[in-house]
Amino acid sequence: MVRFTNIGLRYPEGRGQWALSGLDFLLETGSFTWLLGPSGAGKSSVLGLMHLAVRPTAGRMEVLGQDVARMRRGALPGLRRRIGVVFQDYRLLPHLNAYENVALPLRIQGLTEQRLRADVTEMLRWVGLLERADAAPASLSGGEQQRLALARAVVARPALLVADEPTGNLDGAQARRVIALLREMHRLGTTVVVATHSEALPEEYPAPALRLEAGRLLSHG
Ligand SMILES: Nc1ncnc2c1ncn2[C@@H]1O[C@H](COP(=O)(O)OP(=O)(O)OP(=O)(O)O)[C@@H](O)[C@H]1O
Repeated sequence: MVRFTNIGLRYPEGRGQWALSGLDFLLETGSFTWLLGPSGAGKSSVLGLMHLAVRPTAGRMEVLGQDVARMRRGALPGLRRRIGVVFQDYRLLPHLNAYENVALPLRIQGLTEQRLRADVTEMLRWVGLLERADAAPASLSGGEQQRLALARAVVARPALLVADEPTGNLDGAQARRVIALLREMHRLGTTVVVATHSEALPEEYPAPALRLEAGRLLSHG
């Protein structure tokens, strides 16, 4: 569950401008939600708040049932580990191969090679990249890198998955493949939020949508 109550966000370097203001919404556990709006509307900012990269300037935010402002700072990493993120620019580690990129979140959790191998292999197979396990990210196509980023985001079985323009640089077939994977995560019970400026995707895959404009919520439904 994700609940925003009168959330406002002003970036320190934002010259006093509110990037987001007065946001109120509730996303139920296990829901799939589109986050829509033109460039600069605030989609990445909303996702940044949800995955705890940014703290709200105003309002109250609950993520996975936890009131983030009231949490001890020491408890934040534990909550963060339950959130998977697919970044707009993938953020794959260039010096690690595909397998190691996916293994990383599990290594950080202290899992041994023996314990993580089955999960990493399953994830690479799920996104259709098992044959490319040894490949460097730079040698993969845009669609393959996007799917690798998705495998890394979900390998630790997050309760919440947020994806920022996950089809932004992909052609129609690749985009549909990525959306099918995101929808499968939803079907398996994960709460999924997908930001896009595309109007076509939500038409093709109808689901509730948060519609933003200039940092404000236009509609939710
Ligand atoms: N780190 C930052 N510092 C200052 N201002 C920022 C920062 N990040 C975003 N902004 C501002 O916040 C507003 C919302 O930006 P945001 O990136 O969230 O929009 P977006 O809808 O995700 O856009 P896009 O589709 O282009 O990624 C914009 O006015 C932007 O300039």
